[in-house]
Amino acid sequence: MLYHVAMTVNLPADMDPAVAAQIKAEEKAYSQALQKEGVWRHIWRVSGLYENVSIFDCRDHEHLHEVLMGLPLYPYMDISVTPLNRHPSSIHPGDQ
Ligand SMILES: O=C(O)C[C@H]1C=CC(=O)O1
Repeated sequence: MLYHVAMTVNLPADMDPAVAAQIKAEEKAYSQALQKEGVWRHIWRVSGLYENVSIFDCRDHEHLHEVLMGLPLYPYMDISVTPLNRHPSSIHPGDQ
């Protein structure tokens, strides 16, 4: 199942920069491992914002929930999820 996920990161302004750097490094490794597995299909930066738009390919809602709850930046994120169906006009057979 495909999901459109928008994530906005709100790190506290007074967070120790070394702690922030560590969490961001953990987040990058977590994200890249999921991209290699094909679970995190796309990630795009929203221009000018500390926000991304992503497409996840998960088995079901529970799987997506586990993936999102495992994000190292999860405690500092606002996340919105939109489940996606294949569009009948799509010419891309992989869009499912
Ligand atoms: O930078 C972000 O958008 C937040 C997060 C998502 C993946 C990653 O590496 O960081």
